[in-house]
Amino acid sequence: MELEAIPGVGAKTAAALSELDDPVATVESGDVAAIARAPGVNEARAARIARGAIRRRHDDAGRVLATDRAREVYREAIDLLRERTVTDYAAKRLETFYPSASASRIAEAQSAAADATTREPDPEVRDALAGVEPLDDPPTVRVRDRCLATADAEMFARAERAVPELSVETVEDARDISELGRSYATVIVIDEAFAGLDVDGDVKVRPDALETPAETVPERLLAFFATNRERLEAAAAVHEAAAVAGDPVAPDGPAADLDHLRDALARLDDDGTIVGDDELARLTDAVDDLDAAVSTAASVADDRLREAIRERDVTIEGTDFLSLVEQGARVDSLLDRELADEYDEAIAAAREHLADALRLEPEEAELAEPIFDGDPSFPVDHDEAAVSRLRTELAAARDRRSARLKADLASDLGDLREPVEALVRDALELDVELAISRFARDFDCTMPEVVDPDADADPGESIGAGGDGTIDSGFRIEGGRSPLLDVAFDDAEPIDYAVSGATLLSGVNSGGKTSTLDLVALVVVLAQMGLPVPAESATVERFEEIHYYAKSQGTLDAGAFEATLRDFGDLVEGADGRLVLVDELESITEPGASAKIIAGILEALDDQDATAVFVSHLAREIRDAADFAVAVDGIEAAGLVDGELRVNRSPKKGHLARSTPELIVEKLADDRGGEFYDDLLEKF
Ligand SMILES: Nc1ncnc2c1ncn2[C@@H]1O[C@H](COP(=O)(O)OP(=O)(O)OP(=O)(O)O)[C@@H](O)[C@H]1O
Repeated sequence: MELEAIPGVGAKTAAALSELDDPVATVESGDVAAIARAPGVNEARAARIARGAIRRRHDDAGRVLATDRAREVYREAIDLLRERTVTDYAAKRLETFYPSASASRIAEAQSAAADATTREPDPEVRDALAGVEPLDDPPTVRVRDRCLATADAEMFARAERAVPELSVETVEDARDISELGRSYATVIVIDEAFAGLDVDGDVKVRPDALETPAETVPERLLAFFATNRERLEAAAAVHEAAAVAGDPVAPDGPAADLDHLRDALARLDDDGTIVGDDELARLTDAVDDLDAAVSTAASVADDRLREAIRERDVTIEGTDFLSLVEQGARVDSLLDRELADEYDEAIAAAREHLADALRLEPEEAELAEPIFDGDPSFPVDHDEAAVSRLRTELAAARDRRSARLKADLASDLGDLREPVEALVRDALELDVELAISRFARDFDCTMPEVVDPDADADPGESIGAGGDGTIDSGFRIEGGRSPLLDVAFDDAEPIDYAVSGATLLSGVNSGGKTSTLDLVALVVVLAQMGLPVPAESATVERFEEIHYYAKSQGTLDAGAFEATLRDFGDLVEGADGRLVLVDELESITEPGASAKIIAGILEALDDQDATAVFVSHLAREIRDAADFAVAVDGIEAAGLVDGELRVNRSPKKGHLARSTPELIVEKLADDRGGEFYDDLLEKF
């Protein structure tokens, strides 16, 4: 597949994505974190790309959300889900759920969501999730003590790409290689042709070096794990907390052995160096402390000698004395002759101090001996060249040890490299699942049935309309409660509503007509996203498009009115498979004209087998203006109690609800009586 075949992926994004290991598979996997590892692709964009790939896989080019208000309802649904995530990743990843008209996409999302809702949200897991983030690729570490060498131009280019951490050097022959050996501690020759090469120094011929980066540049893996330490520890904690809560993240346990991971991380410092190895620490300290230890060792010897000299009576022969006086001769010869044993002891003490202070091994101590080995002197002298030789030796041992430990740890971590990707991905996906589960629990959701509009072959799949028989289009919601209401969810009254075909929804002021449209839109949008809906049960047609028009703010001028009318003209063209929700369209123009226009639109929609709910206060007028039997539902007030409307929020099928003014006139007629009110009431 061409990356550019994915909706929304242009040449530039395709180029960025092609930097991924397996671009097509990654994009198709829908793994937002993995896609976001492409340069310049953030998680929000990655979510859009993943959504594009999903659309392509399901051959789902349609746009279900056809109006601003429909898109707004989708955003509100996504926000309700996003509020229930812990990680940024999950918040973005939820955007891969979109209302689809594809049966296979809806089924796929429903199956994922159904699994998700079996998750038990657990506070410990929630806390642990706070530290989880997608794994990061650390910047390339430059390693300067090692190089790759090749005589082949093609290999050179490949090596530079595969191992950007190391310099790649061109060589022609063994002499060049040996030359390199002087500038680099280790030279790795990658040409087969040099097999059997014998040059001094740490020179290896490794034709497989580019394929075994863990050995060639263990620093890469170490830097990766060091950079991601906190994320990995957090992911491990999530897996553990979930297991303790009895709801493991993955059925077969964590993708990586957590003890193994922790043990490996404990051996790694934040800068990618090795910690916790006594021998490496000893060698590192020995190199660092060498100068200081030599100087204290010399003081130890000096103290000893000073003590010895102080306690000794020295008899000096006249000739010696004379030569001392005449030539300003040093006392070294005297020291040698008179205090030879004491001097030897002082030197031994110095050597012992040095070996102790630096914790030298016997062979290193032997190497240290020449440091205090010169002609007797006071104060005791040391040999700087011998110090330098010891330093070189200790530093080489330190580097060898560190390289070996790095290679060991890298090979250990190499086994964990892929599993930790899955470990973190599973933890992040758990956050997505938990958000869906919380949403479903917080709003008492059920998984809706989304039926094929052409499913009349299977009567079991048809949507029953309020007990008036069965239909095979529209929607049916039972016990629906909208989380979008301006009242607390606990106070939302459940609504039953089913519509097939084009219907007017009448009702008292503030009866809940707009809220009913919102509920219908939300349920249908969620259902087509493949998610559970806030209702006791719901069955919806798989709509091709959702057109939801919010109440217009006042009368439109001629131009805007014409534009709106044109919109509806387009809307009624091929409206089959559409859900049309319209709130008080009458406010766009004067009531008489509005009633005629709405009647005409309803008629066209009804002819097209669209599903439509038009909220209107002009239901009676529209019905009169229509050339067909318009269905009218009504949100009925049970009456006025203490000046407040008591409303039955579920629309009554086939019922023109009495308006608020009618109710008030009726109340006055009842309360006060009299001709005036009775006549008024007659007029309704
Ligand atoms: N199902 C419900 N449960 C609880 N409260 C509700 C419900 N539906 C509506 N309400 C409350 O009634 C108020 C009015 O609802 P809504 O705006 O939907 O009525 P309306 O019939 O569209 O009003 P109008 O005729 O003025 O346009 C809402 O703000 C909400 O507080």
